[in-house]
Amino acid sequence: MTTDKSSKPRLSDVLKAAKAKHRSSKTAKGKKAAKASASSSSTVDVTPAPRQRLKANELKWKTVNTSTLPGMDGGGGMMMLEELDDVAIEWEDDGEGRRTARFLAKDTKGKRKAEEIEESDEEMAEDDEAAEAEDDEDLPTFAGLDASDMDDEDDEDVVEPEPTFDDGLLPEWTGVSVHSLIKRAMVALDFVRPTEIQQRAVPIGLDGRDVVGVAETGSGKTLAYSLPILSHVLRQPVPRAGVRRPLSALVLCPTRELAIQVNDALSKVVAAALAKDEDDEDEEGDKKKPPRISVGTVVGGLSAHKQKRILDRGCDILVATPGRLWDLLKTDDILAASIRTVRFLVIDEADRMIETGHFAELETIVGLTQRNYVQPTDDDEDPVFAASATTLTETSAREDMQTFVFSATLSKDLQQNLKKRKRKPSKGKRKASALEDLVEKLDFRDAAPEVIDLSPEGGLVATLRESMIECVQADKDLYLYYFLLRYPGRSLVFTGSIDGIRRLIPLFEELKMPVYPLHSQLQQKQRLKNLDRFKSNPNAVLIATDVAARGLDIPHVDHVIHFNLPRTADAYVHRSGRTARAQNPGFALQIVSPEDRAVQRALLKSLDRDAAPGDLEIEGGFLPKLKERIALARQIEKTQHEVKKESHDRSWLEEAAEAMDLDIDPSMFSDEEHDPDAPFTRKGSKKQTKKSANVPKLKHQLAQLLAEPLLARGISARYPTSGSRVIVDEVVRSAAHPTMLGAGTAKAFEVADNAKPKALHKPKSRVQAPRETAQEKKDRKRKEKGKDKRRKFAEDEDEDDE
Ligand SMILES: Nc1ncnc2c1ncn2[C@@H]1O[C@H](COP(=O)(O)OP(=O)(O)OP(=O)(O)O)[C@@H](O)[C@H]1O
Repeated sequence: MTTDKSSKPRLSDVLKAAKAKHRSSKTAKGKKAAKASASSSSTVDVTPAPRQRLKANELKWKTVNTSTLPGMDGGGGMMMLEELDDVAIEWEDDGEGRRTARFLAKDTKGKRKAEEIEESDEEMAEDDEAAEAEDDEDLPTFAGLDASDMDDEDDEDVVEPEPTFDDGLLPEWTGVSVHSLIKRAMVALDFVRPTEIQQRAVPIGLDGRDVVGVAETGSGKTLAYSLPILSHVLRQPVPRAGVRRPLSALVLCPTRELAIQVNDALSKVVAAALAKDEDDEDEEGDKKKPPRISVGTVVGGLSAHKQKRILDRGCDILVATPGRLWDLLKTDDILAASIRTVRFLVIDEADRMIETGHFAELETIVGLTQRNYVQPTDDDEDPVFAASATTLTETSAREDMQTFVFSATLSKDLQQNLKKRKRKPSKGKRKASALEDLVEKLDFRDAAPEVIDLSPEGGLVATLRESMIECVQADKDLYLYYFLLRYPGRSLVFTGSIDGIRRLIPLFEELKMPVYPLHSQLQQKQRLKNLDRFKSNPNAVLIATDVAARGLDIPHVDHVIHFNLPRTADAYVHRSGRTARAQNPGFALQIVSPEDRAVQRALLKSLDRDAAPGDLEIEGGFLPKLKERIALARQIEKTQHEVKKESHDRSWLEEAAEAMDLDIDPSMFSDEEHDPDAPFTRKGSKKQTKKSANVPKLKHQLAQLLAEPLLARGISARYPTSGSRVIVDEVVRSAAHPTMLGAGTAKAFEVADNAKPKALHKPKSRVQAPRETAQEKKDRKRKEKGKDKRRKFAEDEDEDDE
């Protein structure tokens, strides 16, 4: 389909000029541009002469990318959209209100200025994305890519020779044909020994095979799939400057945090691989070259505009969450085509991806990589879709595409099916799970993808220790507080709901604990900030939903606490896997109330275990004081909440009344003169003031309680050298517990070693009624006969009455 170019409005230039005007009030750059645009009152041109007139149909119109994928209305209903560069516009007034546009050639100076404006327009567009509340600094890095890197246009495609590498530096990687620059990075990052999954999966990946890798949490799966990809990219010709790179790999992750983490892990290896030695020559010359490898990330919650720009420049490896990638695909056929021709497709934490509610997006994205791209039949007859279909069907998916699926938990059934390439359950068998559905949609090029299953017994890592605290539901806060004080360290607390987090955070803040929330309803910027705070404080406590359960690689998480048990064994494995990573010791605690027992039993059963973790020893002497603190903190929280809620409700009522021009009935407010049970408290009324005034008093009391030392039984704070336990030596040696005097300083995982696993509580079997004797049976029958007769008689009487 063609467009009539002579009648085309010069949209981009008009917009540029209009935006420049708007911007003039905002930015310094804008002032310059506005000056240019204000130089003639009858023109919106951004540059002055030369003014050589041009014919519209001789101009270099450029097609604007909009998606033509079925079901995506990326062009907003337009069939085609084109734009112009390097052309100015002049409007000629005919004096009767009609205006004619003229195209004028620009000089290079004008081009430079226009580019300046374009750049500034982009900045403005980013400002406009304030809804996403993101700063550029918060964006994931685009490994080494700089605008100046893209300026040279005269380089040729060349395959750089692989530098030699002394295998003696990395004996355990000998024989693995990863690129020598990657080996260099492994030395620099101190990854001198491959983990088991890396040992098994990397050579197969380098061999061009498909891999399904299942290995325990924290076992280095990210590098297991990344090293073959990075080696492949490094062995490709160095991309020419100014040319959009073909996308080599697409890595799909279930959560934003995980995608950013994978991006960081890859960027770290790339940076170490390409770091210049001191004796490397031509540093100046190298600076101007495009980056050797570029990694891009697209995730929800961060500036879509900037992410789009990264994609427009092109990158080698794209790490994405399905939701945001889908959004970008809607407006970009080139991106869709590059995904179609991708060399590597990675599904990280495959099973979780199914649960995140992005299954449809994931399915469509995965569908693009299939050899036979299938157009939905409904759209076949639509001329627009018929035309658009060519974009994708003309691009062939690669026959040598490799698919990597990695997770710490992948059902044995599914693995078996993959091995046999029998991915559909045969007829009459149970319904396929969503994951099986997805795997079926993965168009493995390999006749038999290599399934590497290194998952440990019971799904849990060997260096993990577990314990349990059994208590009533109402005491869970108390025991959590006890544990966090008793075992200082970086602790990750999992709750079952966002509401649970919203309740716990203010409570523990009152108790002056360094707690941070993490859940899906927080802004992405806040999520990343809280993660950073958690990473940087060795005693921080992150209270999270399962959004933090998968893949997050936070160094040195000492404890994972299941404040609420998860519903599935996989979730338990992934949550617990945030500690005890990379062979480090770790500890997981279950806080179990009687209401949780059934869930615990089911969980342990799915994990193939017949015993629950042993009880964590509790030093009861500390509990009364902690209980007092918790009670006071709750009271403060409750009062503050009430005051806040009342003032919120009152302002809502007042605003609504004002909007409707109504007077509020005084009986709606409770104070001394009116109904004390009225729904609202009058602002400034004694009742309200009393409530608010109470808060500082309660806070003062709590501060005093928090300042009091916590003493184990038998310890005297006043006379540390006497009492039934003497702790003065510990204090002098600085070996005493930091907050609980008299408590030991052993770590939780050391203490857990001594606890004996507990046999599972069996549900109480129903008391069986003793079997009736023959005589009893006879008597029962006789009684029932008599009852029947009496009922019959009564019914007959009722009928007569009617
Ligand atoms: N060969 C290695 N030697 C030492 N450390 C390594 C090696 N490979 C990876 N690591 C480190 O191990 C940690 C865990 O790696 P990674 O996050 O890839 O684990 P994972 O198996 O993907 O875990 P999960 O299943 O929880 O996502 C990372 O900090 C990583 O830097």
